[in-house]
Amino acid sequence: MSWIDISQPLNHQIAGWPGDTRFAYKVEYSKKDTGSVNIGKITMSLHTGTHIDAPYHFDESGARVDELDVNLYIGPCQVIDVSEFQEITADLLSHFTINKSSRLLLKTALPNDPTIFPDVFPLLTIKAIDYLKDQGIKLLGVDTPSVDLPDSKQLPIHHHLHQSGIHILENVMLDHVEPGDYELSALPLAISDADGSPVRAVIRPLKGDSL
Ligand SMILES: N[C@@H](CC(=O)c1ccccc1NC=O)C(=O)O
Ligand SMILES: [Zn+2]
Ligand SMILES: [Zn+2]
Repeated sequence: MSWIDISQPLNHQIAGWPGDTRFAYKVEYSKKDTGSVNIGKITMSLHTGTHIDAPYHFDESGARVDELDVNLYIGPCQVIDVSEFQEITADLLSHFTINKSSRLLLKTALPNDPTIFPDVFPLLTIKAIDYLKDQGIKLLGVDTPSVDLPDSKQLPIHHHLHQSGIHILENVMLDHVEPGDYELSALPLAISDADGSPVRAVIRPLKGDSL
């Protein structure tokens, strides 16, 4: 089975956090200048597009990107469709059979348009996080720019996920994905000390007996 890209393309149209560093790419040294090669340069906030948060993003003493276990970001995952709901509660999640893959991607009601930064989007409740922890989830992926609302300063959902041992992947694109069991690869770059990293997130369907 082929891999399916669930990443937002990084280009000048991509929406960023209001006030944060926008994505830009340019050829800094052209083949004409160097006589041999084009050499590009990017500028961006690490929280642009499909990316992971290191705990240091919201916790001064939290782990940095290079301290995260790469095994978290590669392996079986499950996609569930919670797009009927504006709030993702434990009760709602309990109606799905969550498998033992420890990675969960939530397909929410937010349409996946990388050029729009939404004002509001569905959020998990604190009890829903406790439920996911009990289900053995270690990585949670969402198709929203954040797991907390954009104007939140306390970031209660980021913190509660972290306290529950659940790592965060944001801005995946799931509109073209059917719910089910997949293999995921969404590796952060090896950026020393960083608070987050863009990832190229891809999934491919797993056969029924591969979990
Ligand atoms: N928590 C968000 C990022 C975030 O909150 C943010 C990113 C850039 C500029 C400001 C931000 N939050 C501000 O209060 C995220 O995880 O991507
Ligand atoms: Zn982030
Ligand atoms: Zn975040």
